[in-house]
Amino acid sequence: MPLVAGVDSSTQSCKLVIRDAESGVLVRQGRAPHPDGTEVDPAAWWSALGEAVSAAGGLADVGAISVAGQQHGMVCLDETGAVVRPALLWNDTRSAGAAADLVAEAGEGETGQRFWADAVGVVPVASLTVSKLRWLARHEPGNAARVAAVCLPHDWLTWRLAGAPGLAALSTDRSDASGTGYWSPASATYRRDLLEQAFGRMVTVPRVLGPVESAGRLDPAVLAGGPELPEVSLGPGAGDNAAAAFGVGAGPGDVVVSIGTSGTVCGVAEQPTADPTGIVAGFADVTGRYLPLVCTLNAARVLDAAAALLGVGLAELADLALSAPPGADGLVLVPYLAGERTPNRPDANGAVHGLTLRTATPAHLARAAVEGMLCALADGLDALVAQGVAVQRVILVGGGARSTAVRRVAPQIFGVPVVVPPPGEYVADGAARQAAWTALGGAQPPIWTVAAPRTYEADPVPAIRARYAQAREHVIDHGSTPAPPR
Ligand SMILES: Nc1ncnc2c1ncn2[C@@H]1O[C@H](COP(=O)(O)OP(=O)(O)O)[C@@H](O)[C@H]1O
Ligand SMILES: O=C(CO)[C@@H](O)[C@H](O)COP(=O)(O)O
Repeated sequence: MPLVAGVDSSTQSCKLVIRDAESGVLVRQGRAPHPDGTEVDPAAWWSALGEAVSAAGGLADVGAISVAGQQHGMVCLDETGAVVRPALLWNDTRSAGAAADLVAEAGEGETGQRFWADAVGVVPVASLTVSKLRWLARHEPGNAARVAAVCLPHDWLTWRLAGAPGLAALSTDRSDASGTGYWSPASATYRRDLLEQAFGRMVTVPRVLGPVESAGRLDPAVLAGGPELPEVSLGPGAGDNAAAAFGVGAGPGDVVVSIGTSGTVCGVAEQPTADPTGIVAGFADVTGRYLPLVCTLNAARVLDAAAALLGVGLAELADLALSAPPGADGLVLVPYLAGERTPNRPDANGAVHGLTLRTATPAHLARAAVEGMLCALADGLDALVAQGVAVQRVILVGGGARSTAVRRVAPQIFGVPVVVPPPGEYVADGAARQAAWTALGGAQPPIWTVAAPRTYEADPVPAIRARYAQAREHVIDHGSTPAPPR
C-alpha cells in the first residue's frame, strides 16, 4: 500500500491530500473552490472533487481514499439516484422554525429538549438534517414526494466514487450519522421513528459503517484517467470535525478549535454526551469513541467581513488587531453576521458596542472582530467543560488559524495554551489517515508524525469575556418588528 488520499469537501472548497500510508508523509495535494451560498447543487462538489484530484496529479498510484465533508447537509435522492433539489447546507437557517417545531412536539420547554438529547445526543437546530427534512416536507411537498433516500455530502461523494451503484449501496460513518438527528451515538442505531415523524414517512438512509469498514471500491470509470487506475478501496469517510480531530491526533485534554466557515470546539470522549440545553452536540468520532462539539455559524468569515469593511487584506487586519490593546478599550463586536446557531439565534444580526471617539478606529474594530469571534468560541469551550470534557490545551486549526492575531489573542481568551500545527489541511489529513487504517487494518490507526506545532501562551484577560458577555444579548433579530415610535 504505497499511498492514500484524503478529501475535505468543506463549505468553501474541496481539498485533497495524498500521503504515504505508513509514515503519513505528504506527497502531493490539490484543491478547488465550491460555490457560495447555503444551498448548493451536489454536482458542484463532484466537479470540485474531480478538479482537486487533477490538481493533485491523479490517483494512479493511490491504494485507498476516504472522503470527509461538511456535516448535516441534506442531499435528497429520487428512486433513480438523481438529486431532487440543491442540498441545504448546515449553515442554511430557513429550517429554524422546523427545528423548534420538532422540539415542541416532543414536549414543552426543557422536556422536549431533554427528549431529543437522550434520544440522539442532539437537540434540533436549523443545521441538523432532521430539521431540514421537516422543512422540505412542509414547504416543498412536490420535492418531498420524490425523495427516496437522504444522505450527507460525504456519503454522496463516496457513493459517486463507487459509481453510484444504487440507493441500497449508500453508506455513512458514525461521526456524520450522529449529526443527522435521527441516529443515536449511544445505541448505534437509527431512530427511524424520529425521521418518520419529521418527514412524514420513512426513506432509505445510508448503512452506518464502523471505523475501519470499507465503503467499497472506486469505480475507475468515474474519474478522468480512470481506466488506468488500479484497485482503490474507499474508506468510510467522516464528518469534517471528526476527521480534523483524527488528523491532529487529539487525545485526552486536547480540545480542537476549528476556525473555518463554522467555528467549532470539540474533544474526544469515552462516553456519549446528552446536553439538554442543546449547546453541546453529542456527536461520535471516527475511532469508535465520541466527539462532544459546539458549533457557531460565524468564524473565519467574520474576519473576511471585517477586512472588507476596513478595506484591508487579512494580514493587515491581523496587524491592525494586534496594534490595539486587549479588550479594544471596550469596543465589542458580537459576530452573529450569518444568524447564529450557538446560542440558538438563527435570526440574529451582528452588533458593535462601545463606540466612542477613542474606539472608532480601524485597529479597535479589527481587534473587536477577532475577540468577538473567539469569545463566542470560548463560550463553547465552557459548555464543553460543563459536559465533563477535560481541557489542558487548545489545538487550533482551519483557515482562520493562519491569522497571527487569532493565534496571539486566542490564549488570552481561552485561558489555556493554544497549540497551532503548521498550516495544513487537517480534515483531509484525517480522512487520509482513515483511508490508511481501513486499508492496512489493525486494531489501532497508523501513527503518523504531525509536524512540530507552535505553542502560543498568554495571561488570560477575563475582562474581554466579561465585556462580551454584557454585549452578546444586545442584538436585534431581523425577524422581529421594531417597537413603534412613542
Ligand atoms: N491568514 C488568514 N487570516 C484569516 N483568515 C484566513 C486566512 N487564510 C485563510 N483564511 C480564511 O479561512 C477561511 C477558509 O477556511 P477553511 O477552514 O478552509 O473553511 P471551510 O472548511 O469552512 O471551507 C476563509 O474564510 C479564509 O478567508
Ligand atoms: O455544522 C458543522 C458542525 O456541526 C460545521 O462544522 C460543518 O461541518 C461545516 O464545517 P466547515 O466547512 O466550516 O469546516
